[in-house]
Amino acid sequence: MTTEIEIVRTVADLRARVAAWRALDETVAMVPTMGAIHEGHMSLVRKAKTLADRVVASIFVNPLQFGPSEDFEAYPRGEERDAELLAEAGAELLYAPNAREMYPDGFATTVHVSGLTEGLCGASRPDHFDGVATVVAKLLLQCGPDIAIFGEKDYQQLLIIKRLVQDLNIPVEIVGGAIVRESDGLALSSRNAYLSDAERAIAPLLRAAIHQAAQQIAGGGSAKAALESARASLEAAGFRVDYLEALDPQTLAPLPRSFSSARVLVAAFLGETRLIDNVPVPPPA
Ligand SMILES: Nc1ncnc2c1ncn2[C@@H]1O[C@H](COP(=O)(O)OP(=O)(O)OP(=O)(O)O)[C@@H](O)[C@H]1O
Ligand SMILES: CC(C)(CO)[C@@H](O)C(=O)[O-]
Ligand code: BAL
Repeated sequence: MTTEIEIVRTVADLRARVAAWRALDETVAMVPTMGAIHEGHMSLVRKAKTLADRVVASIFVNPLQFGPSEDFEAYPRGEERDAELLAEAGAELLYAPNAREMYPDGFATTVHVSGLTEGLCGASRPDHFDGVATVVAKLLLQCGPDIAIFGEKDYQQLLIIKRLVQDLNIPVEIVGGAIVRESDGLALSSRNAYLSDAERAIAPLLRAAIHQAAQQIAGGGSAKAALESARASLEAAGFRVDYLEALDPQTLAPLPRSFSSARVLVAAFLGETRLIDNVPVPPPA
């Protein structure tokens, strides 16, 4: 049985639907995505449904956040199936604007969050987070939700968006959603579809390596040694490591000599496919 979801494509229609809910005193949560919906996105919608009366999901493959040699054209698209999965998870409305609706002729504004955007994915994907911050600011202002949910899989993105709404006084609560993984530990990602069978067999090592590093750091081992060993095992398996770091989980600053919490974050290529993942360093037992 297919569940119904309404699709709107313009800011005016989106605002009209949200205003109708508001008139009934209903709360609204938003789950922005780029489509190719999987269980990770669906978990965010399910979480949104526990936090608000109505859930708006959006699908927009945002050209501004892709570099010139990245996979904007190849990025998987399939709205009909996506809409069914979002409805199944509990979303009532799908906002799927086209690029002209989002960026009409003459569009000239860029939102730049400094600091948090500089390292990790920001260092290897120049302009990526300007594209993310610009589109997320627009999506939140277009929809006006009470809550918006983003996955911890894109951990740096989540922190940047929290900073963005605080700095711009956008009246929305940003909530993180836990990473959903395959049974072998690989974080679900639309880009997993690019992996060959041989690469897919190696891919779970990404999470295994950072999990082991996090355990070693939690056990009092040196972060430097733990990361070196994780990097060596990833490279031996055929990954090309982009970054592999243990950082402060709020500021993404380097860890001081003594710290109470940390996050291990990694990006690595398998062939042409760039995978990211992260895990918390568990508190000492
Ligand atoms: N495995 C996952 N668990 C939880 N949230 C996820 C997961 N994968 C993606 N998300 C979240 O879903 C939202 C939309 O992400 P996006 O559409 O880019 O999906 P994706 O699968 O991460 O794709 P990509 O391959 O581009 O990273 C983001 O907030 C992202 O953090
Ligand atoms: C937040 C987002 C939908 C903005 O395009 C995208 O970066 C994503 O899917 O994580
Ligand atoms: N999930 C983040 C979107 C991107 O990689 O462009």
